[in-house]
Amino acid sequence: MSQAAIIDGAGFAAGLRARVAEGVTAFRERTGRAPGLAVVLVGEDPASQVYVRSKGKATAEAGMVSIEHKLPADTSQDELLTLVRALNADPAVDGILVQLPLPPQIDENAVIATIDPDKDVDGFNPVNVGRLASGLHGFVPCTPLGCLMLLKDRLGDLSGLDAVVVGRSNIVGKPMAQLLLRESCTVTIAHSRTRDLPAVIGRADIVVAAVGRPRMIKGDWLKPGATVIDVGINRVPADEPGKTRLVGDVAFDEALSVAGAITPVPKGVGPMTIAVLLRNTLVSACRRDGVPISDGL
Ligand SMILES: Nc1nc(=O)c2c([nH]1)NC[C@@H]1CN(c3ccc(C(=O)N[C@@H](CCC(=O)O)C(=O)O)cc3)C=[N+]21
Repeated sequence: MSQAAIIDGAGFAAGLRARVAEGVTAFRERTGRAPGLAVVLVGEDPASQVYVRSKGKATAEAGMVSIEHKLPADTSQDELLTLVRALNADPAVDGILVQLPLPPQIDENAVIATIDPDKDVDGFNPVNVGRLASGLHGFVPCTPLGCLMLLKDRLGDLSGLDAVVVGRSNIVGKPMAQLLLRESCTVTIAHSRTRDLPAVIGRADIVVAAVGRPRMIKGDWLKPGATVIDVGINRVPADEPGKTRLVGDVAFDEALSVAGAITPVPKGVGPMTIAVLLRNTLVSACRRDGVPISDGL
């Protein structure tokens, strides 16, 4: 029986981070300053704290300045908007990331809309959403851009391939579909109301799974040889009582004997998200200071 190649997202991310670090060195020599990333965390959600800590560490390792703002869970929308406006105006800040989700008293859309589109390294501001849809330069959300990098590394030219994106979120599904369309794929967005999901997935050369349901996509739904990108990060009970582990949206063990290649969870898409965030921050700093952006980013 054939065995899928396992796509080394963590390894690719390490390479991208090394290229970003080189780009940061060149940027510092040219401008005398380091790119700055501001990360705003509201509240004490333990998972969010883990992500923010790993982002801060990765930012420093790339030679950039990490500016962390931790606000209490009862922060008002006005207070958060005031901070975002101050970061917009701060010349040392090239990228702004407000960790999502936000507490219920805060309107996420209002916060995202307030971030300067030219510092919006998450690519969530509607101006950047529109730029992506219109084929203009802007910031592309980190997770889908990371998925696209892995796909192009694996497959080269994606033109004409059938791609199915499972999930229609603003953060992953919709921008992923735009990126695949930009690469001239034939794109289908499937979601919870899709009829006969196995049949839709069975036509796809590329499957991007971003539904947030553990092991929902079964191995025998896949077209033999398909390339599978699993964006899901789901915590489930482990075999050992009382312990948990991370699994994706795809039944990985089943998919191994059908797919041509598949990303694992963990060490697949997740590390790419952080590496692309650093990449977007360097790109932002270069654009703001009129420094050319090097190849390989
Ligand atoms: N404004 C905003 N932008 C984000 O980009 C954003 C956010 N809010 N809120 C939370 C999510 C989540 N996220 C992850 C990044 C890296 C891993 C990652 O590296 N995961 C490791 C495993 C980590 C573990 O073991 O828990 C992996 O997949 O190998 C996961 C999740 C970014 N997010």
